[in-house]
Amino acid sequence: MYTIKTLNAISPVGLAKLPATQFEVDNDSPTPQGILVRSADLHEVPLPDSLLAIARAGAGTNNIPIDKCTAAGIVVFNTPGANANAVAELVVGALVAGSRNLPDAIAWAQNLKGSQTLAKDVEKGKKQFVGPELRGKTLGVIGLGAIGSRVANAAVALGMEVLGYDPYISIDAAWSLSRSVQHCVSLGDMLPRCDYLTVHVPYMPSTKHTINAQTLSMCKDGVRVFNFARGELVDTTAMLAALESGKAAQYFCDFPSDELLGVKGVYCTPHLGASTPESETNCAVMAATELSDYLKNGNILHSVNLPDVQQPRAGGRRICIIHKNEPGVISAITGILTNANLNIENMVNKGKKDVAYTMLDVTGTIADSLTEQLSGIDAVIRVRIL
Ligand SMILES: NC(=O)c1ccc[n+]([C@@H]2O[C@H](COP(=O)([O-])OP(=O)(O)OC[C@H]3O[C@@H](n4cnc5c(N)ncnc54)[C@H](O)[C@@H]3O)[C@@H](O)[C@H]2O)c1
Ligand SMILES: O=C(O)CC[C@@H](O)C(=O)O
Repeated sequence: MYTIKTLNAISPVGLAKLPATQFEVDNDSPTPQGILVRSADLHEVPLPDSLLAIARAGAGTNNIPIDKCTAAGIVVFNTPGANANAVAELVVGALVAGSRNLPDAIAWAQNLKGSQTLAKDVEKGKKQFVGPELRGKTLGVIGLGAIGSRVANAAVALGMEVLGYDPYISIDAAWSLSRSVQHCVSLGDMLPRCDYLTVHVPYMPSTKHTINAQTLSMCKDGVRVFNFARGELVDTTAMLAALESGKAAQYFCDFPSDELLGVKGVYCTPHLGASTPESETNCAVMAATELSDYLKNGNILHSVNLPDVQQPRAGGRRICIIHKNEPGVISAITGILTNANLNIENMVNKGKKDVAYTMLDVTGTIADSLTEQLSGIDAVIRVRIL
């Protein structure tokens, strides 16, 4: 029986992937083997020795201390693409809403309640909300992954000229991108041409303040900026100065902060990007499936800190070893298994940066001391025998 703790609301459709015969969902457990999380910040949360895996029902993993997890042999999963459609639709909605001044127009119309001259007020007042059509305008998309590529393709379909910047684009994303999206090799190549700019990169030290005073100064006057990725990707101080000077006309952001709220031209939504029933279900199902397959079978799919390794069970017992990615570990492992008179039916080893994963299906009698012997190899971080 595996104990799973959920932080944040996880869709019941996902939790149903963890049957009660094998999994117990106990949010008060001090010793869970698995955690299912959305946006809760785990950086300051103690990680118990019992913890084997954390599955993030979502894309961004900046709320999880990845290096600390790797050092402790905790596999961190995410759910790539599972909420991309939800975010992309919201960005398209925001492009239209921003351009046509919908938030201000709606708020203004609400205030007409009770007016005896409502129809006249509407016709007289509407001119203050005139805003441009998207068709024929230029959109810059920074980050062409699951979300950015969908936004770019949708904008092409709306008749926009679309510029894309992503030096690390995956082959899948590149294949899925409309041929009309123009490739920019630098932000300098893109920013001076954009009427609208949207950012879809993960937040990490290298992407902090991707939009800053310098990048904003390269933009067209009156640029409209959209950030449905992470608040930290935009330097708020620089953004507010750009709005004040007229360099930027609008800032749509899914990450409200005290400095942003109430400022003219700023429109904050409450981290709503992935908040659709479809996306919440997709993410929860994917996260629970990843967690279940790792806990039960040692298979790893969609991990952000360990290599993806999957094998059908080949009979006998399965030994799963997380270890440092350095020479001599495999021979040390196989040496111990040979001395233990175990036959290796199947074996796979993959490395990812400094860490590696070795999974072996063995037949023969496993002594109680085997875990301890394997754990005694200097480079070994965690051993599980399933
Ligand atoms: N608002 C929300 O609710 C919500 C929901 C989902 C995701 N997000 C955020 O959106 C981000 C992107 O999600 P995704 O599913 O598209 O992820 P993804 O991994 O599919 O795409 C990210 C893309 O960014 C690119 N990239 C990385 N560094 C870059 C850089 N310096 N310059 C340009 N491109 C760079 C990558 O090559 C990749 O193509 C997530 O990391 C998360 O922070 C927010
Ligand atoms: O769980 C959510 O609602 C938001 C998830 C989103 O920020 C993500 O990075 O996938």
